[in-house]
Amino acid sequence: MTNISETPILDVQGLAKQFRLHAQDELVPSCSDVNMRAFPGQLAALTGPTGAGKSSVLKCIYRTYLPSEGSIHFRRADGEVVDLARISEQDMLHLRLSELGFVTQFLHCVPRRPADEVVAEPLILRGMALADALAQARELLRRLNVPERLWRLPPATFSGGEKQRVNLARGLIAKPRLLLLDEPTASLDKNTTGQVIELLREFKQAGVAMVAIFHDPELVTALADAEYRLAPPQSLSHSTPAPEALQS
Ligand SMILES: Nc1ncnc2c1ncn2[C@@H]1O[C@H](COP(=O)(O)OP(=O)(O)OP(=O)(O)O)[C@@H](O)[C@H]1O
Repeated sequence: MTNISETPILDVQGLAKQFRLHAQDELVPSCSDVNMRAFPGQLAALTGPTGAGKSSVLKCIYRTYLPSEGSIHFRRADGEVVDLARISEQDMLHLRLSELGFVTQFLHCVPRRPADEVVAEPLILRGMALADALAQARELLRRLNVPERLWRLPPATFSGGEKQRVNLARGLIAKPRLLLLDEPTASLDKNTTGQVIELLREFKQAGVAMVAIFHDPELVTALADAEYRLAPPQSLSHSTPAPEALQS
């Protein structure tokens, strides 16, 4: 019998992303030759120096960036394996709604919507009744130490740490099968960071697979089951051959 934890939910092979800077006629690499896997109930940490391409890897998995090379095999809930580097935009949007989550450092949301509705939205989009979704959102906001007086206010004027907690709650509420975390505790105090660690441990127990970038090495020690250290990508030569190269 196959042990479920030995079957990866995510298998990234030879992933690379380059950006073409048209003004300079140059290719800028943002990550190269990345190989990593993520398993249900485990957290894989992406580490490495600044500019090594950690955020770019998460953005490629979530298809905010379209990868230039490599494959990103994802095992869906129905057991089928799809390549996130190649599936259609529509299939990707569907997966984002149902199976993938991405918590970044920044909260992007519709203005003038109260915090509890911002958090509840992923559940509402999945068809949950508004009252039930709001109840779960408020429970999560309480756990993440967001003061009750803020729940019915739009987060636009919240402090950085308050916005971060609303953002985390929104990313965590739907318990995606694969959760991507880009420095989710960057502007949180020690107490709230402790709550986040506890929540992420619960997620692991519930079988959620995670790929995370943490600012703080203590979080890697506390939560990671595997660490993938990225080296900065090698810069690429000009996309247009130099005249002397053309002559030879
Ligand atoms: N949209 C983009 N256009 C051009 N270059 C980009 C883009 N996104 C990332 N890069 C470049 O790719 C490289 C890797 O960036 P990335 O943010 O992925 O690194 P990182 O390891 O997450 O860095 P940090 O730890 O500082 O957040 C950087 O040199 C960056 O300038």
